[in-house]
Amino acid sequence: MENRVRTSAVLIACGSFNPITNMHLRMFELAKDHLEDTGKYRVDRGIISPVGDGYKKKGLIEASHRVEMAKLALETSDWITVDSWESLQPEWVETAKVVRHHYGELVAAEQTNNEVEVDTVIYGKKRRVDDHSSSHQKGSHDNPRLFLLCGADVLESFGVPNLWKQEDIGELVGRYGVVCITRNGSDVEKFVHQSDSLWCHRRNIHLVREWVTNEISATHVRRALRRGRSVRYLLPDPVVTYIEEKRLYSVESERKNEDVPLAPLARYTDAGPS
Ligand SMILES: Nc1ncnc2c1ncn2[C@@H]1O[C@H](COP(=O)(O)OP(=O)(O)OP(=O)(O)O)[C@@H](O)[C@H]1O
Ligand SMILES: NC(=O)c1ccc[n+]([C@@H]2O[C@H](COP(=O)(O)O)[C@@H](O)[C@H]2O)c1
Ligand SMILES: [Zn+2]
Repeated sequence: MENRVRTSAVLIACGSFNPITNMHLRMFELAKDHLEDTGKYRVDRGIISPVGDGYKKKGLIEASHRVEMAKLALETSDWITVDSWESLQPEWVETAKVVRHHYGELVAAEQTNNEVEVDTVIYGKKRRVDDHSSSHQKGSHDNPRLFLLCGADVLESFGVPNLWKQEDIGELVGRYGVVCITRNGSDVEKFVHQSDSLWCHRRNIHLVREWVTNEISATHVRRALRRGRSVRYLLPDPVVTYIEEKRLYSVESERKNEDVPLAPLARYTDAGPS
């Protein structure tokens, strides 16, 4: 009964995932609990979208490895998947475009499911209609929602000059919505309060507090690996094994893109927003 009034929601996290850590996976669980606690949403899916090599972040190893590690990390999840579309694009893609792409796919899939359902009803065919994908059975014909899932650092990076286009920020927080995982001591509330453009979309920005403060970062993991230190229990075991087998993180890999500007900064500083 409760599900009848709930809107289907999907979470998408964009980032380097260099490599994926347990904290990235925790973010999804925290966000799902939070959205479902509002009583408005049922979170059906989570998507991890590793950034392409064109992002040019220092120490960013090949996307194929980052995607593979994310797949291994998600073997034990029944609702989060990795999507390689963004990572396969020849150039770095703005996050707003990535979210737009996935929203298009989501709506198209929903329409297909509705058509199958109508066929089933009209022609009485014995087709199996999945309860999770049929909006009729959910009792709601609302469009599904797609939320950008991120950590406080990404939300605060909206304020860095030449990193984000204002219209992209407006689209992400206004049209889609953001779920942001905050940490003890992080000042995201203040950041939202002090920004007129974020404040007016505050109802679309869900701030979720992680009470069990967890400072795992991929930077820390790469540093430990370069120094031959253990990273076990910071990352899922199959990811640790993959890194060891492929000898992925080294002093040399950390030098990648050392003298190259980050793609968004290069794009918006040199040529201006396109
Ligand atoms: N400990 C954490 N708490 C909250 N959010 C996090 C944490 N670690 C990563 N995130 C979020 O996960 C997403 C992907 O981040 P990213 O791939 O940059 O990982 P990272 O651990 O921050 O890596 P790096 O240290 O290389 O920047 C971002 O939205 C980031 O804010
Ligand atoms: N203008 C933009 O759309 C913009 C700017 C900076 C970072 N990003 C994205 O945010 C994420 C940040 O990842 P990192 O924290 O690993 O740098 C990446 O997915 C990146 O593509 C988007
Ligand atoms: Zn980061």
